[in-house]
Amino acid sequence: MKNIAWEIAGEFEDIKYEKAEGIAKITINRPEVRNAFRPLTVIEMMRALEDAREDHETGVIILTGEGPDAFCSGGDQKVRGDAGYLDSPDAPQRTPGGASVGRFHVTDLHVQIRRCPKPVVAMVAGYAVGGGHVLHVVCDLTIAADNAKFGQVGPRVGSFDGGFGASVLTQLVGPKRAKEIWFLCRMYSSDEAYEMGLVNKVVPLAELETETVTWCREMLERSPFALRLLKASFHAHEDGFAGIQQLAHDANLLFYGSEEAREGRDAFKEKRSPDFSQFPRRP
Ligand SMILES: CC(C)(COP(=O)(O)OP(=O)(O)OC[C@H]1O[C@@H](n2cnc3c(N)ncnc32)[C@H](O)[C@@H]1OP(=O)(O)O)[C@@H](O)C(=O)NCCC(=O)NCCSC(=O)c1cc(O)c2ccccc2c1O
Repeated sequence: MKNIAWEIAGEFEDIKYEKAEGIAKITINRPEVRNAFRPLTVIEMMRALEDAREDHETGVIILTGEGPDAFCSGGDQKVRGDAGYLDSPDAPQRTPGGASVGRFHVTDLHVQIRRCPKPVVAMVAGYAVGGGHVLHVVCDLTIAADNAKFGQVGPRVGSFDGGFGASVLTQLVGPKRAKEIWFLCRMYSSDEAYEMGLVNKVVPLAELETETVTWCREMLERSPFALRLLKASFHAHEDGFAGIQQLAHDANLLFYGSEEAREGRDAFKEKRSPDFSQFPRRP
């Protein structure tokens, strides 16, 4: 298997952002706190994800954490305020966008991952706990190292995620298991996570990136628009009106390329009545 040569794709403080071969890799780079995210971390992840979405060369995105010990340990408890997360107690004005006023920046990141028309793959080594567990849950696929540990800790540390952290988790493992994960706050091994349908594949830690890149390369060989429509289709029901809207607008994107839609546009521009009689009324 050919090694991948990552190139730096942007300068950030809390994350590393790299690209190679049509794959973008976003790495939470705070191993000293088990890759917990603070507001700045999430803001940077959103910027990188937006770049990867807009980049025509990029077809798949990997989300991961630096080092072997953690994918992500969730919200940074050391900057947790009484109404969400702040930037840091000693530098409250630092992040543009008002992180001096606590809120849950990660809410928007979850939606962005779900909305992203390109597959997002979680590459998990070590702990994926709390909001870090929810992060891998909202990704489309998860490749786990054999040292990975999965779990929710909310009811142990005074938090809970009743958003995608509950609904999408339930879709993955079923309601009884999802409630067990949340109510008991146990940790699960990568093999247990695989058995539950939480992850797609478990590999030895040393093979984690190679395996993940293999999956990404395989997806890059597939039709990008088919992948886009599939992702939107999977989410259409789960995400309600917003999910249907995305799928419907993707249908419109295809319709715009048809002779029938072009006739409407051209007739308007040429100040004539459109002639739709030339198009079949499909049974
Ligand atoms: C992750 C652990 C199980 C790892 O245990 P381990 O024994 O390997 O390591 P240490 O415990 O010694 O940790 C090393 C070092 O890292 C610091 N650290 C670890 N996790 C965090 C964290 N989340 N925030 C801040 N710092 C962290 C730890 O303090 C050590 O540093 P020292 O300097 O003190 O030595 C274990 O660490 C663990 O259980 N961590 C806490 C996990 C946690 O509580 N996560 C937050 C849950 S709540 C959450 O994530 C959340 C976020 C949101 O934005 C939400 C938004 C909307 C709804 C819900 C949300 C939500 O629930």
